[in-house]
Amino acid sequence: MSTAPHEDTYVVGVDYGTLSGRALVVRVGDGAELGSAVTAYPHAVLEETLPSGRPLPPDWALQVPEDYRHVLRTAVPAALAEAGVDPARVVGIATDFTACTMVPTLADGTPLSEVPGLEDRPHAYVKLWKHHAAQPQADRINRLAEERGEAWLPRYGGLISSEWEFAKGLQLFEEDPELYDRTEHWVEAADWIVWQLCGRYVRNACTAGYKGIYQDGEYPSPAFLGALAPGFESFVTDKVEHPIGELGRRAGGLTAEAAAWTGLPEGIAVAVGNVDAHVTAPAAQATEPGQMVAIMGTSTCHVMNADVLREVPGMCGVVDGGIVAGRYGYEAGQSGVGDIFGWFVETSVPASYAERARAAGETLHELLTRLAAAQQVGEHGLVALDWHSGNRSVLVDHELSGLVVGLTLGTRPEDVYRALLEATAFGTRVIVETFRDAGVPVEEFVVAGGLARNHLLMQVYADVLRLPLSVIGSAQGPALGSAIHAAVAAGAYPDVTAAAARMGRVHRNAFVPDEAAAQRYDRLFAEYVALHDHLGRDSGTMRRLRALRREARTVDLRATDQLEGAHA
Ligand SMILES: Nc1ncnc2c1ncn2[C@@H]1O[C@H](COP(=O)(O)OP(=O)(O)O)[C@@H](O)[C@H]1O
Ligand SMILES: O=C(CO)[C@@H](O)[C@@H](O)COP(=O)(O)O
Repeated sequence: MSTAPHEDTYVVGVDYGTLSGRALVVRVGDGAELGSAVTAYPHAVLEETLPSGRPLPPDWALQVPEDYRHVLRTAVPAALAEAGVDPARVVGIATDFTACTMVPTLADGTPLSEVPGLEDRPHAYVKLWKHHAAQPQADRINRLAEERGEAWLPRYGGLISSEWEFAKGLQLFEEDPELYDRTEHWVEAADWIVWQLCGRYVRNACTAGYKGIYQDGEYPSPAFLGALAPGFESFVTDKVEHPIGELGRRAGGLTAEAAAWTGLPEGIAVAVGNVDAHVTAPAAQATEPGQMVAIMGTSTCHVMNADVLREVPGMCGVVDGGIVAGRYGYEAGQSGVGDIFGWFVETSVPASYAERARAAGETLHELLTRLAAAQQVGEHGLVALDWHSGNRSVLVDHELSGLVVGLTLGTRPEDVYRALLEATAFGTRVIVETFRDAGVPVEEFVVAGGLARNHLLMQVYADVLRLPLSVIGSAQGPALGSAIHAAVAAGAYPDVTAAAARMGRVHRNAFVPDEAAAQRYDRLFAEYVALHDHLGRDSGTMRRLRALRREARTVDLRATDQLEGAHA
């Protein structure tokens, strides 16, 4: 008897998140998830010090590239073992990564932090997406681009983020010129890991477009870069420019070394790199215009396809083929979402709550959510701003910070927790309305990511947005999205959309808006918008506070021996 196509062939998707990497073994024929494993990065995120103990300035967030290889050596074999499939039946592997996460490398891909003698140099390390110390550079890029009327600026909603490739690159150039000179490639981690797997450096179309200011086949000109900083004019030609690979294409074959790390067969397809957010849209079968996918975890990314090219103020970007080939892919985002809830739980909840949660067998998030869910809309008397990690869309300003208004001596932790959940929904509504007003309407809101498990949060979003909420049918959306790309790269499907139709899944209309709650939220949202515009656009208070903090915590970034020399 003949078997259905791909019944006994498999692919591996690996999702590189902020704190861990997750490998998933998936059946090519129907997307069944057969085994998975997660490896936490041993160094997590370096925010206070380097591994040597050397202190870092405020707003830095670095990573250690060896942690990414460690995921290949541990999570992939563990996922294969759990799946119980014969590794010889695996035909491809694909990865997705946080972005914009940047690795400075030598010509052969060796990260500078692995070059002997550079271990103690902060700028030698990977700059994680949430490294927010390049805001002064981003401000200058934005001012100059506007003055010169650079054609690419509207494709980024009028503002380039401090998180993206050029702001981070300029920071490296200005703060550690010696390391800038030694950097031969300024590589997205999404592409670096593919380079580790197949031995070839291919720059993926997604990060090049959204994070690398690559539009219509061109980067910002040498004249622009030179006007930004003398000496920076050759940044693109020297360090950034590289052949681009379309999403879902094969970047190369798995090397013998990577085959030994992972336990997978040498030579299988390795897909072009991709971003954790964008790769998730096909996994949720949401690649049609009007379907906005929100990948809600530590942060939220919003991605949506459209057939029209529009300028959406404050979006992260619009890229032709940025999500799937043949459509304009739009991206917006909120830099802090689950991170804000996590911060609150870790820093602002009394021990008595931790005891209650323990007694009830709940996490603190679950306890606070249960208590908050018992309230009427508006009962806590609070409204908050969700900018604890800055504002990515639509203000594009990482000097902004969080705020809770309405606190009294009667305010309880569950009240503030609920206000923070709501604030992130209001932040999303600002994004959705900005898209609508720019001629790119959102008709369905599709949630993927870890926060979908919080049903109060999901209902708040449905009510605040007045939109039906669909939820991806996989707990590992990005890894499934990568598996879909692996299947396409291996030739099992003609394109990503065809693979998604067989391998993706979604629960449509899992949460629907409640009109009475929506009306109450309209009133709270009006207060949110008033604060948003005053503190985000008009008042300089938050920026001045940030400047004071920087002044008080200045750290010298030069090499320790130079510092010692200077102090001697
Ligand atoms: N029940 C919950 N409700 C709301 N937030 C939660 C809950 N449990 C964990 N979190 C937050 O969710 C975030 C983790 O989301 P997740 O999607 O698992 O991670 P990542 O974004 O790294 O992939 C953390 O920031 C954590 O504070
Ligand atoms: O910015 C992007 C994608 O463009 C994300 O990689 C970044 O926000 C990190 O996402 P996570 O919160 O780790 O899922």
